[in-house]
Amino acid sequence: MEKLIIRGGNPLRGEVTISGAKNAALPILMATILPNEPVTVSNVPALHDVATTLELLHRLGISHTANSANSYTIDPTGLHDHKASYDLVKTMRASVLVLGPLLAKCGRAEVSLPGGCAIGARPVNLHIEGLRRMGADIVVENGYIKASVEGRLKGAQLLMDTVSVTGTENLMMAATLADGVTIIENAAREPEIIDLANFLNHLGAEIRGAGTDCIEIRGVERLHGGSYQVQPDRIETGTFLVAALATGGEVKCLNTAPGMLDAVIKKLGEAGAEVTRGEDWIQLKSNGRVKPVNIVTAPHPAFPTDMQAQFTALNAIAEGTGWIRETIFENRFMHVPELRRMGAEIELEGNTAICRGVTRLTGAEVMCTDLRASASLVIAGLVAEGETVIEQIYHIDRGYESIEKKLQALGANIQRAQSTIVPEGCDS
Ligand SMILES: CC(=O)N[C@H]1[C@@H](OP(=O)(O)OP(=O)(O)OC[C@H]2O[C@@H](n3ccc(=O)[nH]c3=O)[C@H](O)[C@@H]2O)O[C@H](CO)[C@@H](O)[C@@H]1O
Ligand SMILES: C=C(OP(=O)(O)O)C(=O)O
Repeated sequence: MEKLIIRGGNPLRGEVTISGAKNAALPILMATILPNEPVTVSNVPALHDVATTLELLHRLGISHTANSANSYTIDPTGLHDHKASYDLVKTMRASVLVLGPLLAKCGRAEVSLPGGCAIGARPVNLHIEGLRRMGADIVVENGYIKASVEGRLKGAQLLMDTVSVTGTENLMMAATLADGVTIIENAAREPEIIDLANFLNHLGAEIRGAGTDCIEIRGVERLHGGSYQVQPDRIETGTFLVAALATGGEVKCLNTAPGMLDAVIKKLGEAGAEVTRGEDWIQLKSNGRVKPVNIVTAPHPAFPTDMQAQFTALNAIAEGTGWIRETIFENRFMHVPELRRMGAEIELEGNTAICRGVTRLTGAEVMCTDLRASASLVIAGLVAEGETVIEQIYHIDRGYESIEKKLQALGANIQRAQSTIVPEGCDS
């Protein structure tokens, strides 16, 4: 086990290169089950979740060659198994994304139920319902989703009760090889859906409307190989911008995509930041004390739940009172008690965190509970007086590539060290 040790107080200054997006890379890697030829995927972030995905594919018979730390050639021709077992699925919820591709390609899939996690129950009923409507026979028994279909899945009209990102992705991947046309209504509009659709279309799929709430997929009989570059990580970008503002610094994020961050950039402006942007970069300059912001999380293009914890840390040091309402996950305020240990004044009223900004946070020993909660603790540690020790950082390594190295290059005093604390096994 490892921990991060931060001595706060240094304003972040300089340039940081943004990695490929975790939430785009994972579905794209899962989608390599679908083609009949090898595929090269680049700009893949070096993350724990990526290693888990490659291991999961390997166990199905799908081999990979690393061309570099961020590029893989994946060969699906050896696919011989259809089971994703609990020991891997429990460590990464996105594992459920094997369900649609495996069923479409092999006619069978057996995937462990991911179970609940720190931020909420996170059911997968919409994934199952959609596949059933496409003709799959699905039972849930002994903790596994067991799905099969006679011949090909059938195109269907699918209306999602709730907007679900991985639900939309699973159904879109399954529909790619289905017989006929599938329409997904009330589809998620996140940029990662567009990246997955672009990837599949590059391999010969016929998907239209990704990025809108209605996606049409005309099933094809086979997909071929190709090369594809994963889009930049909008949440990593947003996290560095918040860290720059919180520390009173000036940071330019390179290799990113400003158009995916409109809601976040708007809130950074309200918090007093001066933000400028080009085609593939965003620069943030702080303008004195942070102003409090009010935020409601909601599906894209509204404010992303994956940036909620980072803005909670920002409100903690703002000049005045701000509130944040979390509408996507029922338990995504696990960072609040930890931030309070550092001197933050935050009250929870139902799904709303009301924060009275303080003039200083103080270093403390704190514990990561999930991925973005961890990011908020890093931001708080960068601001706090004295030393902050952040434990259970395997959560942060799921989603941030070389976080301490990138922060060190911006002037932060942050070190990774060995810890004696035993992990509390939960995925996010
Ligand atoms: C790997 C990945 O891309 N993860 C992202 C994805 O997670 P994920 O795809 O798991 O999140 P969803 O969009 O599915 O969840 C949205 C809401 O729908 C509910 N729901 C979802 C599916 C279902 O079958 N039934 C149901 O009720 C969930 O409990 C939640 O309340 O989108 C989330 C919301 O933007 C992000 O926080 C995650 O970072
Ligand atoms: C919640 C997240 O990821 P996951 O869905 O993989 O748990 C996240 O990226 O913030």
